[in-house]
Amino acid sequence: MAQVAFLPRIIVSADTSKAPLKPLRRTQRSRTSISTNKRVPRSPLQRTKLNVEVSPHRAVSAVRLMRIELGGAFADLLNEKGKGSGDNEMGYVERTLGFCTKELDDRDLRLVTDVVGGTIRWRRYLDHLICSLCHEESTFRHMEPLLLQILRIGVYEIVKLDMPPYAVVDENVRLAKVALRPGAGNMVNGILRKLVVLKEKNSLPLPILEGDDRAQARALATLHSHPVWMVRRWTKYRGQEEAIKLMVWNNSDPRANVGRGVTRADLVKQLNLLKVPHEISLHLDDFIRMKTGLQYIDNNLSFSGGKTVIQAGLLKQGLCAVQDESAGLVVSVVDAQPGESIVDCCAAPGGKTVYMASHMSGQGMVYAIDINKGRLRILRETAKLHQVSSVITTIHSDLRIFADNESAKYDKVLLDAPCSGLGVLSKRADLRWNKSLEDLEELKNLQDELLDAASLLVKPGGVLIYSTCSIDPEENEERVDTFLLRHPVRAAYATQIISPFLWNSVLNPVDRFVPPDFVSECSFYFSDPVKHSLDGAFAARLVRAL
Ligand SMILES: C[S@@+](CC[C@H](N)C(=O)[O-])C[C@H]1O[C@@H](n2cnc3c(N)ncnc32)[C@H](O)[C@@H]1O
Repeated sequence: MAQVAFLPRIIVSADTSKAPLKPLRRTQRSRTSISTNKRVPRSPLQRTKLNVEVSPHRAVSAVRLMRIELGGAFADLLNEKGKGSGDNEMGYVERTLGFCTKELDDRDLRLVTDVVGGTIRWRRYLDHLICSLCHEESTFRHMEPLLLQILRIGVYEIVKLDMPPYAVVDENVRLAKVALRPGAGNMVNGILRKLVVLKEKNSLPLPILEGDDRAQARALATLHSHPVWMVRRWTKYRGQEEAIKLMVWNNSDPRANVGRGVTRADLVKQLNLLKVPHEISLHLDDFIRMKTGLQYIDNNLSFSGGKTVIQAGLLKQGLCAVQDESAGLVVSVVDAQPGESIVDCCAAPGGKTVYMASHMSGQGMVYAIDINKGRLRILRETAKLHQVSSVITTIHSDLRIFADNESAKYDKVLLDAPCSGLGVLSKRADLRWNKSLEDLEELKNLQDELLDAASLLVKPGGVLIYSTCSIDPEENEERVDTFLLRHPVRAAYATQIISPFLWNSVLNPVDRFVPPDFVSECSFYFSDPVKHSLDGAFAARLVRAL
Protein backbone atom coordinates (compact mmCIF):
# COMPACT_ATOMS: atom_id res chain seq x y z
CA MET A 1 0.00 0.00 0.00
CA ALA A 2 1.37 3.38 -0.81
CA GLN A 3 1.49 6.32 1.48
CA VAL A 4 0.83 9.93 0.99
CA ALA A 5 1.96 12.90 2.94
CA PHE A 6 0.72 16.41 3.43
CA LEU A 7 2.73 19.43 4.22
CA PRO A 8 0.14 22.03 5.14
CA ARG A 9 0.96 25.22 6.91
CA ILE A 10 -1.39 24.32 9.69
CA ILE A 11 -0.61 21.98 12.53
CA VAL A 12 -2.55 18.79 12.49
CA SER A 13 -1.00 15.97 14.41
CA ALA A 14 0.96 18.42 16.47
CA ASP A 15 -1.74 20.99 17.03
CA THR A 16 -0.26 22.28 20.25
CA SER A 17 -2.51 25.22 20.35
CA LYS A 18 -5.55 22.99 20.75
CA ALA A 19 -4.29 20.19 22.91
CA PRO A 20 -4.50 20.39 26.69
CA LEU A 21 -0.74 20.24 26.93
CA LYS A 22 1.57 19.56 29.77
CA PRO A 23 1.96 22.66 31.90
CA LEU A 24 4.71 25.02 30.95
CA ARG A 25 7.50 25.19 33.47
CA ARG A 26 6.68 27.86 36.00
CA THR A 27 8.45 31.13 35.67
CA GLN A 28 9.65 32.99 38.73
CA ARG A 29 6.50 35.01 38.65
CA SER A 30 4.14 34.10 41.45
CA ARG A 31 1.37 31.91 40.08
CA THR A 32 -0.21 30.50 43.14
CA SER A 33 -3.68 31.73 42.37
CA ILE A 34 -5.78 32.35 39.32
CA SER A 35 -7.59 35.51 40.15
CA THR A 36 -10.46 36.36 37.91
CA ASN A 37 -12.35 38.46 40.43
CA LYS A 38 -15.52 36.95 39.07
CA ARG A 39 -18.16 34.83 40.66
CA VAL A 40 -18.30 31.78 38.49
CA PRO A 41 -21.58 29.90 38.02
CA ARG A 42 -21.59 26.62 39.92
CA SER A 43 -23.87 24.49 37.84
CA PRO A 44 -24.88 24.20 34.21
CA LEU A 45 -28.44 25.05 35.20
CA GLN A 46 -27.49 28.39 36.71
CA ARG A 47 -25.38 29.48 33.80
CA THR A 48 -25.27 30.76 30.89
CA LYS A 49 -24.51 34.37 30.81
CA LEU A 50 -23.88 34.97 27.14
CA ASN A 51 -21.64 37.90 26.34
CA VAL A 52 -21.95 38.85 22.67
CA GLU A 53 -19.63 41.83 22.91
CA VAL A 54 -16.41 40.10 23.81
CA SER A 55 -14.58 38.72 20.80
CA PRO A 56 -14.92 34.93 21.03
CA HIS A 57 -11.48 34.07 19.70
CA ARG A 58 -9.76 36.23 22.34
CA ALA A 59 -11.78 34.85 25.24
CA VAL A 60 -11.19 31.27 24.13
CA SER A 61 -7.50 31.94 23.43
CA ALA A 62 -6.96 33.52 26.85
CA VAL A 63 -8.53 30.56 28.62
CA ARG A 64 -6.75 28.01 26.46
CA LEU A 65 -3.43 29.73 27.20
CA MET A 66 -4.23 29.60 30.93
CA ARG A 67 -4.95 25.89 30.65
CA ILE A 68 -1.71 25.26 28.82
CA GLU A 69 0.47 27.39 31.04
CA LEU A 70 -1.02 26.57 34.41
CA GLY A 71 -1.85 22.94 33.69
CA GLY A 72 -2.62 21.19 36.95
CA ALA A 73 -3.03 24.44 38.88
CA PHE A 74 -5.72 25.50 36.46
CA ALA A 75 -7.54 22.17 36.76
CA ASP A 76 -7.38 22.39 40.55
CA LEU A 77 -8.90 25.82 40.50
CA LEU A 78 -11.80 24.66 38.37
CA ASN A 79 -12.37 21.67 40.62
CA GLU A 80 -12.64 23.97 43.61
CA LYS A 81 -15.37 25.81 41.78
CA GLY A 82 -17.46 22.71 41.38
CA LYS A 83 -17.79 20.19 38.63
CA GLY A 84 -20.06 20.28 35.67
CA SER A 85 -19.17 22.70 32.96
CA GLY A 86 -15.46 22.29 32.29
CA ASP A 87 -15.73 19.40 29.91
CA ASN A 88 -15.70 21.42 26.71
CA GLU A 89 -13.93 24.55 25.66
CA MET A 90 -16.83 26.93 26.26
CA GLY A 91 -17.33 25.26 29.63
CA TYR A 92 -13.78 26.24 30.57
CA VAL A 93 -14.39 29.76 29.30
CA GLU A 94 -17.55 30.04 31.35
CA ARG A 95 -16.01 28.75 34.52
CA THR A 96 -12.90 30.88 34.19
CA LEU A 97 -14.37 34.13 32.96
CA GLY A 98 -17.89 33.86 34.34
CA PHE A 99 -19.61 34.10 30.95
CA CYS A 100 -19.88 32.36 27.59
CA THR A 101 -19.22 33.95 24.25
CA LYS A 102 -21.02 33.24 21.02
CA GLU A 103 -19.93 30.06 19.26
CA LEU A 104 -16.69 30.14 17.31
CA ASP A 105 -17.04 30.15 13.54
CA ASP A 106 -14.33 28.83 11.18
CA ARG A 107 -12.50 32.13 11.13
CA ASP A 108 -12.50 32.32 14.93
CA LEU A 109 -11.19 28.77 15.15
CA ARG A 110 -8.32 29.63 12.86
CA LEU A 111 -7.57 32.74 14.83
CA VAL A 112 -7.52 30.75 18.08
CA THR A 113 -5.00 28.36 16.53
CA ASP A 114 -2.83 31.23 15.27
CA VAL A 115 -3.07 33.32 18.41
CA VAL A 116 -2.51 30.51 20.90
CA GLY A 117 0.36 28.90 18.97
CA GLY A 118 2.01 32.26 18.27
CA THR A 119 1.56 33.60 21.78
CA ILE A 120 3.22 30.53 23.26
CA ARG A 121 6.03 30.57 20.72
CA TRP A 122 6.75 34.29 21.19
CA ARG A 123 6.26 34.30 24.96
CA ARG A 124 9.71 35.56 25.93
CA TYR A 125 9.62 38.32 23.31
CA LEU A 126 6.10 39.40 24.26
CA ASP A 127 6.92 39.40 27.97
CA HIS A 128 9.97 41.54 27.31
CA LEU A 129 7.78 44.14 25.59
CA ILE A 130 5.08 44.01 28.25
CA CYS A 131 7.64 44.31 31.04
CA SER A 132 9.34 47.25 29.30
CA LEU A 133 6.00 49.04 29.02
CA CYS A 134 4.98 48.57 32.66
CA HIS A 135 5.83 51.43 35.03
CA GLU A 136 7.79 49.05 37.23
CA GLU A 137 9.19 45.59 36.70
CA SER A 138 7.38 44.39 39.84
CA THR A 139 4.04 45.21 38.17
CA PHE A 140 4.93 42.71 35.48
CA ARG A 141 6.39 40.15 37.89
CA HIS A 142 3.23 40.10 40.00
CA MET A 143 0.70 40.39 37.22
CA GLU A 144 -2.25 38.03 37.58
CA PRO A 145 -2.19 35.22 35.02
CA LEU A 146 -5.37 36.09 33.13
CA LEU A 147 -4.35 39.73 32.72
CA LEU A 148 -0.95 38.64 31.48
CA GLN A 149 -2.52 36.33 28.88
CA ILE A 150 -4.80 39.09 27.62
CA LEU A 151 -1.81 41.42 27.28
CA ARG A 152 0.25 38.77 25.51
CA ILE A 153 -2.61 38.22 23.06
CA GLY A 154 -2.92 41.96 22.39
CA VAL A 155 0.82 42.47 21.92
CA TYR A 156 1.08 39.42 19.66
CA GLU A 157 -1.84 40.56 17.52
CA ILE A 158 -0.38 44.05 17.12
CA VAL A 159 3.30 43.21 16.67
CA LYS A 160 3.33 39.82 15.00
CA LEU A 161 -0.05 39.52 13.28
CA ASP A 162 -0.17 43.18 12.24
CA MET A 163 -3.88 43.32 13.00
CA PRO A 164 -5.51 46.79 12.99
CA PRO A 165 -3.98 48.12 16.21
CA TYR A 166 -6.76 50.22 17.67
CA ALA A 167 -9.35 47.50 17.15
CA VAL A 168 -7.00 45.09 18.94
CA VAL A 169 -6.62 47.54 21.82
CA ASP A 170 -10.38 48.05 22.15
CA GLU A 171 -11.20 44.34 22.01
CA ASN A 172 -8.59 43.32 24.57
CA VAL A 173 -9.52 46.19 26.87
CA ARG A 174 -13.14 45.03 26.74
CA LEU A 175 -12.14 41.46 27.53
CA ALA A 176 -10.04 42.57 30.53
CA LYS A 177 -12.85 44.77 31.83
CA VAL A 178 -15.53 42.11 31.56
CA ALA A 179 -13.42 39.15 32.60
CA LEU A 180 -11.53 40.96 35.38
CA ARG A 181 -12.47 44.51 36.35
CA PRO A 182 -12.41 48.05 34.93
CA GLY A 183 -8.92 48.75 36.35
CA ALA A 184 -7.50 45.77 34.48
CA GLY A 185 -9.02 47.15 31.27
CA ASN A 186 -7.33 50.50 31.95
CA MET A 187 -3.99 48.79 32.37
CA VAL A 188 -4.38 46.88 29.08
CA ASN A 189 -5.36 50.15 27.43
CA GLY A 190 -2.29 51.99 28.74
CA ILE A 191 0.20 49.31 27.78
CA LEU A 192 -1.21 48.49 24.35
CA ARG A 193 -1.57 52.14 23.36
CA LYS A 194 2.05 52.82 24.28
CA LEU A 195 2.99 49.79 22.20
CA VAL A 196 1.05 51.02 19.18
CA VAL A 197 2.76 54.41 19.30
CA LEU A 198 6.22 52.83 19.59
CA LYS A 199 5.50 50.39 16.80
CA GLU A 200 4.35 53.21 14.53
CA LYS A 201 7.61 55.03 15.27
CA ASN A 202 9.52 51.84 14.61
CA SER A 203 11.08 52.04 18.07
CA LEU A 204 9.96 48.99 19.98
CA PRO A 205 12.07 48.57 23.13
CA LEU A 206 14.02 45.50 21.99
CA PRO A 207 17.47 44.36 23.16
CA ILE A 208 20.51 45.12 21.04
CA LEU A 209 22.93 42.42 20.01
CA GLU A 210 26.12 43.53 21.76
CA GLY A 211 28.49 42.65 24.58
CA ASP A 212 30.05 39.29 25.44
CA ASP A 213 28.75 35.87 24.42
CA ARG A 214 26.37 35.65 27.35
CA ALA A 215 24.89 39.11 26.70
CA GLN A 216 24.47 38.30 23.02
CA ALA A 217 22.82 34.98 23.82
CA ARG A 218 20.38 36.74 26.14
CA ALA A 219 19.55 39.34 23.50
CA LEU A 220 19.06 36.69 20.83
CA ALA A 221 16.95 34.60 23.20
CA THR A 222 14.59 37.55 23.62
CA LEU A 223 14.59 38.65 20.00
CA HIS A 224 13.83 35.13 18.76
CA SER A 225 11.95 33.99 21.86
CA HIS A 226 13.87 30.90 22.93
CA PRO A 227 15.46 29.88 26.24
CA VAL A 228 18.99 31.24 26.69
CA TRP A 229 20.44 27.74 27.15
CA MET A 230 19.23 26.67 23.72
CA VAL A 231 20.73 29.74 22.08
CA ARG A 232 24.06 29.09 23.78
CA ARG A 233 24.02 25.44 22.78
CA TRP A 234 23.18 26.08 19.14
CA THR A 235 25.73 28.89 18.93
CA LYS A 236 28.32 26.45 20.27
CA TYR A 237 27.44 23.68 17.82
CA ARG A 238 26.36 25.62 14.75
CA GLY A 239 27.66 29.19 15.06
CA GLN A 240 25.54 32.29 15.63
CA GLU A 241 24.30 32.70 12.08
CA GLU A 242 22.97 29.14 11.86
CA ALA A 243 21.52 29.37 15.38
CA ILE A 244 19.52 32.41 14.28
CA LYS A 245 18.31 30.60 11.15
CA LEU A 246 17.21 27.69 13.29
CA MET A 247 15.24 29.95 15.60
CA VAL A 248 13.62 31.66 12.64
CA TRP A 249 12.58 28.22 11.40
CA ASN A 250 11.23 27.25 14.82
CA ASN A 251 9.11 30.39 14.82
CA SER A 252 7.77 29.90 11.32
CA ASP A 253 4.24 28.74 10.65
CA PRO A 254 3.94 25.12 11.59
CA ARG A 255 3.55 22.74 8.76
CA ALA A 256 2.69 19.10 8.89
CA ASN A 257 2.56 16.06 7.57
CA VAL A 258 1.36 12.76 5.96
CA GLY A 259 -1.23 10.39 4.75
CA ARG A 260 -1.50 6.81 3.78
CA GLY A 261 -3.80 3.96 2.98
CA VAL A 262 -4.45 4.41 -0.71
CA THR A 263 -2.06 5.07 -3.55
CA ARG A 264 -0.71 8.53 -3.94
CA ALA A 265 -2.50 8.83 -7.26
CA ASP A 266 -5.82 8.02 -5.53
CA LEU A 267 -5.24 10.71 -2.99
CA VAL A 268 -4.21 13.24 -5.60
CA LYS A 269 -7.53 12.52 -7.34
CA GLN A 270 -9.42 13.17 -4.11
CA LEU A 271 -7.53 16.39 -3.44
CA ASN A 272 -8.20 17.57 -6.98
CA LEU A 273 -11.91 16.93 -6.44
CA LEU A 274 -11.77 18.97 -3.22
CA LYS A 275 -9.68 21.58 -5.05
CA VAL A 276 -7.15 21.47 -2.26
CA PRO A 277 -3.77 22.71 -3.52
CA HIS A 278 -0.98 20.19 -3.02
CA GLU A 279 2.37 19.07 -4.38
CA ILE A 280 4.28 15.83 -4.56
CA SER A 281 7.00 15.32 -1.95
CA LEU A 282 10.52 15.72 -3.28
CA HIS A 283 11.89 13.15 -0.86
CA LEU A 284 9.37 10.35 -0.44
CA ASP A 285 7.33 8.47 -3.03
CA ASP A 286 4.35 8.13 -0.72
CA PHE A 287 4.03 11.69 0.48
CA ILE A 288 2.06 14.70 -0.67
CA ARG A 289 2.64 18.19 0.65
CA MET A 290 -0.18 20.58 1.41
CA LYS A 291 -0.02 24.21 2.34
CA THR A 292 -3.66 24.73 3.13
CA GLY A 293 -6.95 22.90 3.17
CA LEU A 294 -6.15 20.27 5.77
CA GLN A 295 -7.91 21.67 8.78
CA TYR A 296 -8.51 25.26 7.80
CA ILE A 297 -8.53 27.24 4.64
CA ASP A 298 -5.78 29.77 4.22
CA ASN A 299 -7.53 32.69 2.58
CA ASN A 300 -4.28 33.97 1.15
CA LEU A 301 -4.05 30.95 -1.08
CA SER A 302 -6.46 30.16 -3.82
CA PHE A 303 -8.67 27.45 -2.45
CA SER A 304 -12.14 27.14 -3.75
CA GLY A 305 -13.17 23.61 -2.90
CA GLY A 306 -15.18 24.59 0.13
CA LYS A 307 -14.23 21.45 2.05
CA THR A 308 -11.01 20.70 3.86
CA VAL A 309 -9.40 17.27 4.01
CA ILE A 310 -10.67 16.85 7.54
CA GLN A 311 -14.20 17.95 6.64
CA ALA A 312 -14.19 15.52 3.71
CA GLY A 313 -13.35 12.74 6.19
CA LEU A 314 -10.19 11.53 4.45
CA LEU A 315 -8.29 11.21 7.74
CA LYS A 316 -11.18 9.56 9.59
CA GLN A 317 -11.57 7.01 6.84
CA GLY A 318 -7.88 6.16 7.08
CA LEU A 319 -7.34 7.20 3.47
CA CYS A 320 -4.40 9.28 4.55
CA ALA A 321 -2.55 10.28 7.67
CA VAL A 322 -0.45 13.18 8.78
CA GLN A 323 3.27 12.93 9.36
CA ASP A 324 6.35 15.05 8.76
CA GLU A 325 8.57 13.87 5.94
CA SER A 326 11.52 13.80 8.36
CA ALA A 327 9.73 11.01 10.27
CA GLY A 328 8.87 9.23 7.03
CA LEU A 329 12.57 9.24 6.15
CA VAL A 330 13.39 7.45 9.43
CA VAL A 331 11.08 4.68 8.23
CA SER A 332 13.00 4.67 4.94
CA VAL A 333 16.16 4.05 6.96
CA VAL A 334 14.51 1.04 8.62
CA ASP A 335 13.55 -0.29 5.18
CA ALA A 336 10.85 -2.67 6.46
CA GLN A 337 10.32 -5.63 4.13
CA PRO A 338 7.44 -8.14 3.88
CA GLY A 339 8.02 -11.15 6.12
CA GLU A 340 10.43 -9.46 8.53
CA SER A 341 10.14 -9.47 12.30
CA ILE A 342 10.65 -5.92 13.51
CA VAL A 343 10.63 -4.51 17.03
CA ASP A 344 9.60 -0.88 17.36
CA CYS A 345 10.95 -0.22 20.85
CA CYS A 346 9.35 3.12 21.70
CA ALA A 347 6.46 2.89 19.33
CA ALA A 348 3.59 5.01 20.53
CA PRO A 349 1.61 6.84 19.30
CA GLY A 350 2.60 4.80 16.29
CA GLY A 351 3.32 7.08 13.36
CA LYS A 352 6.35 5.05 12.36
CA THR A 353 4.89 1.67 13.36
CA VAL A 354 1.90 2.09 11.11
CA TYR A 355 3.97 3.41 8.24
CA MET A 356 6.41 0.48 8.57
CA ALA A 357 3.52 -1.98 8.79
CA SER A 358 2.04 -0.59 5.60
CA HIS A 359 5.23 -1.62 3.77
CA MET A 360 4.89 -5.26 4.75
CA SER A 361 2.12 -6.42 2.41
CA GLY A 362 0.43 -8.25 5.28
CA GLN A 363 3.45 -10.50 5.90
CA GLY A 364 5.72 -10.43 8.97
CA MET A 365 5.18 -8.60 12.23
CA VAL A 366 5.97 -5.29 13.88
CA TYR A 367 6.15 -5.68 17.65
CA ALA A 368 5.25 -2.25 19.03
CA ILE A 369 6.52 -1.75 22.57
CA ASP A 370 5.77 1.28 24.69
CA ILE A 371 5.71 2.10 28.38
CA ASN A 372 2.65 4.32 27.96
CA LYS A 373 -0.63 2.41 27.86
CA GLY A 374 -2.76 5.33 26.66
CA ARG A 375 -0.45 6.08 23.77
CA LEU A 376 -0.41 2.39 22.81
CA ARG A 377 -4.20 2.47 22.66
CA ILE A 378 -3.95 5.30 20.13
CA LEU A 379 -1.47 3.20 18.16
CA ARG A 380 -3.91 0.27 18.04
CA GLU A 381 -6.74 2.52 16.89
CA THR A 382 -4.58 4.05 14.17
CA ALA A 383 -3.47 0.60 13.02
CA LYS A 384 -7.08 -0.49 12.78
CA LEU A 385 -8.04 2.59 10.84
CA HIS A 386 -5.25 1.95 8.36
CA GLN A 387 -6.01 -1.76 8.17
CA VAL A 388 -2.56 -2.91 9.24
CA SER A 389 -3.51 -4.45 12.61
CA SER A 390 -2.75 -7.93 11.31
CA VAL A 391 0.96 -7.15 11.20
CA ILE A 392 1.20 -5.24 14.47
CA THR A 393 1.42 -6.69 17.98
CA THR A 394 1.42 -4.17 20.80
CA ILE A 395 3.38 -4.82 23.99
CA HIS A 396 2.90 -2.65 27.03
CA SER A 397 6.23 -2.71 28.83
CA ASP A 398 9.30 -0.82 29.84
CA LEU A 399 11.73 -1.74 27.08
CA ARG A 400 14.48 -2.43 29.61
CA ILE A 401 12.37 -5.04 31.40
CA PHE A 402 11.11 -6.55 28.16
CA ALA A 403 14.62 -6.92 26.73
CA ASP A 404 15.95 -8.50 29.92
CA ASN A 405 13.30 -11.21 29.76
CA GLU A 406 13.10 -11.79 26.03
CA SER A 407 15.11 -14.57 24.44
CA ALA A 408 13.86 -14.19 20.85
CA LYS A 409 15.91 -12.14 18.40
CA TYR A 410 14.53 -10.01 15.58
CA ASP A 411 15.50 -8.97 12.06
CA LYS A 412 15.27 -5.27 12.75
CA VAL A 413 14.96 -3.20 15.88
CA LEU A 414 14.00 0.45 15.75
CA LEU A 415 14.66 2.59 18.81
CA ASP A 416 12.92 5.90 18.21
CA ALA A 417 14.14 7.20 21.51
CA PRO A 418 12.48 9.66 23.84
CA CYS A 419 14.40 12.88 23.23
CA SER A 420 14.43 16.62 23.78
CA GLY A 421 12.43 17.20 20.60
CA LEU A 422 14.82 20.03 19.69
CA GLY A 423 14.20 19.21 16.04
CA VAL A 424 10.46 19.80 16.20
CA LEU A 425 10.26 23.13 18.01
CA SER A 426 8.43 24.74 15.11
CA LYS A 427 5.51 22.34 15.53
CA ARG A 428 5.50 22.06 19.30
CA ALA A 429 4.93 25.63 20.36
CA ASP A 430 5.26 24.90 24.09
CA LEU A 431 8.25 22.57 24.01
CA ARG A 432 11.02 25.16 24.16
CA TRP A 433 9.71 26.41 27.52
CA ASN A 434 9.38 22.88 28.97
CA LYS A 435 12.94 21.70 28.49
CA SER A 436 16.06 22.46 30.48
CA LEU A 437 19.70 21.54 30.17
CA GLU A 438 19.24 19.14 33.10
CA ASP A 439 16.47 17.34 31.21
CA LEU A 440 18.91 16.80 28.40
CA GLU A 441 21.41 15.09 30.70
CA GLU A 442 18.68 12.80 32.08
CA LEU A 443 17.51 12.00 28.58
CA LYS A 444 20.99 11.04 27.48
CA ASN A 445 21.20 8.48 30.31
CA LEU A 446 17.81 7.08 29.35
CA GLN A 447 18.80 6.92 25.68
CA ASP A 448 21.92 4.94 26.62
CA GLU A 449 19.91 2.49 28.71
CA LEU A 450 17.30 2.03 26.00
CA LEU A 451 19.94 1.59 23.32
CA ASP A 452 21.61 -1.12 25.40
CA ALA A 453 18.25 -2.83 25.88
CA ALA A 454 17.28 -2.56 22.21
CA SER A 455 20.60 -4.05 21.11
CA LEU A 456 19.81 -7.26 23.02
CA LEU A 457 16.88 -7.90 20.71
CA VAL A 458 18.80 -7.85 17.41
CA LYS A 459 19.65 -11.17 15.81
CA PRO A 460 23.15 -11.77 14.36
CA GLY A 461 23.18 -10.06 10.98
CA GLY A 462 20.15 -8.03 12.02
CA VAL A 463 19.89 -4.25 12.06
CA LEU A 464 19.53 -1.80 14.93
CA ILE A 465 18.23 1.63 14.01
CA TYR A 466 18.60 4.44 16.52
CA SER A 467 16.58 7.57 15.81
CA THR A 468 15.51 10.81 17.46
CA CYS A 469 13.67 13.96 16.52
CA SER A 470 16.50 16.02 17.96
CA ILE A 471 19.18 18.01 16.21
CA ASP A 472 21.50 17.91 19.20
CA PRO A 473 24.71 15.97 18.51
CA GLU A 474 24.82 14.81 22.13
CA GLU A 475 21.53 12.98 21.67
CA ASN A 476 22.51 11.68 18.25
CA GLU A 477 26.07 10.92 17.10
CA GLU A 478 27.40 10.95 20.65
CA ARG A 479 24.91 8.31 21.83
CA VAL A 480 25.88 6.01 18.95
CA ASP A 481 29.54 6.66 19.65
CA THR A 482 29.29 5.85 23.36
CA PHE A 483 27.16 2.79 22.59
CA LEU A 484 29.87 1.40 20.36
CA LEU A 485 32.50 2.15 22.97
CA ARG A 486 30.45 0.42 25.67
CA HIS A 487 29.76 -2.71 23.62
CA PRO A 488 32.71 -3.61 21.48
CA VAL A 489 32.35 -7.31 22.25
CA ARG A 490 29.03 -8.15 23.86
CA ALA A 491 26.88 -6.87 21.04
CA ALA A 492 29.50 -8.05 18.58
CA TYR A 493 29.12 -4.92 16.52
CA ALA A 494 32.85 -4.73 16.06
CA THR A 495 35.95 -6.33 17.30
CA GLN A 496 38.04 -3.25 17.85
CA ILE A 497 36.36 0.03 18.52
CA ILE A 498 38.94 2.59 19.42
CA SER A 499 38.00 5.62 17.44
CA PRO A 500 35.01 7.01 15.59
CA PHE A 501 36.82 6.28 12.32
CA LEU A 502 36.12 2.59 12.81
CA TRP A 503 32.38 3.20 12.89
CA ASN A 504 32.10 2.36 9.27
CA SER A 505 33.03 -1.21 9.96
CA VAL A 506 29.81 -1.65 11.93
CA LEU A 507 27.69 1.23 10.87
CA ASN A 508 25.62 0.66 7.82
CA PRO A 509 25.63 3.87 5.74
CA VAL A 510 22.15 5.18 5.12
CA ASP A 511 22.81 6.35 1.57
CA ARG A 512 20.92 3.43 0.06
CA PHE A 513 17.82 4.44 1.94
CA VAL A 514 17.50 8.24 1.84
CA PRO A 515 18.34 10.95 -0.73
CA PRO A 516 22.04 12.00 -0.64
CA ASP A 517 21.20 15.40 0.74
CA PHE A 518 20.13 13.78 4.01
CA VAL A 519 23.28 11.69 4.51
CA SER A 520 25.61 13.20 7.11
CA GLU A 521 29.41 13.06 7.02
CA CYS A 522 29.37 9.94 9.20
CA SER A 523 26.76 8.31 6.96
CA PHE A 524 23.88 8.91 9.33
CA TYR A 525 20.49 10.20 8.29
CA PHE A 526 20.07 13.81 9.38
CA SER A 527 17.34 16.22 8.45
CA ASP A 528 18.20 19.78 9.32
CA PRO A 529 15.34 22.28 9.71
CA VAL A 530 17.48 25.10 8.30
CA LYS A 531 18.87 23.17 5.36
CA HIS A 532 15.89 21.01 4.41
CA SER A 533 12.90 23.00 5.66
CA LEU A 534 11.65 19.89 7.45
CA ASP A 535 11.58 18.94 11.10
CA GLY A 536 14.93 17.88 12.51
CA ALA A 537 15.53 14.14 12.77
CA PHE A 538 18.40 11.70 13.06
CA ALA A 539 18.86 7.98 12.42
CA ALA A 540 21.79 5.59 12.49
CA ARG A 541 21.86 2.02 11.18
CA LEU A 542 24.05 -0.52 12.91
CA VAL A 543 24.37 -4.04 11.58
CA ARG A 544 25.08 -6.75 14.11
CA ALA A 545 27.98 -8.96 13.14
CA LEU A 546 27.11 -12.56 12.27
C1 LIG B 1 9.67 9.76 20.48
S1 LIG B 1 8.31 8.94 21.16
C2 LIG B 1 8.04 7.68 20.00
C3 LIG B 1 7.28 8.15 18.78
C4 LIG B 1 6.88 6.99 17.90
N1 LIG B 1 8.01 6.19 17.49
C5 LIG B 1 6.14 7.47 16.66
O1 LIG B 1 6.70 7.55 15.58
O2 LIG B 1 4.94 7.76 16.79
C6 LIG B 1 9.05 8.07 22.47
C7 LIG B 1 8.17 7.03 23.14
O3 LIG B 1 9.01 6.32 24.06
C8 LIG B 1 8.19 5.82 25.08
N2 LIG B 1 9.07 5.40 26.19
C9 LIG B 1 9.76 6.18 27.05
N3 LIG B 1 10.45 5.42 27.90
C10 LIG B 1 10.22 4.13 27.57
C11 LIG B 1 10.66 2.89 28.08
N4 LIG B 1 11.49 2.82 29.12
N5 LIG B 1 10.22 1.76 27.50
C12 LIG B 1 9.37 1.81 26.45
N6 LIG B 1 8.91 2.96 25.93
C13 LIG B 1 9.34 4.11 26.48
C14 LIG B 1 7.28 7.00 25.38
O4 LIG B 1 6.11 6.57 26.03
C15 LIG B 1 7.02 7.54 23.98
O5 LIG B 1 5.81 7.05 23.48
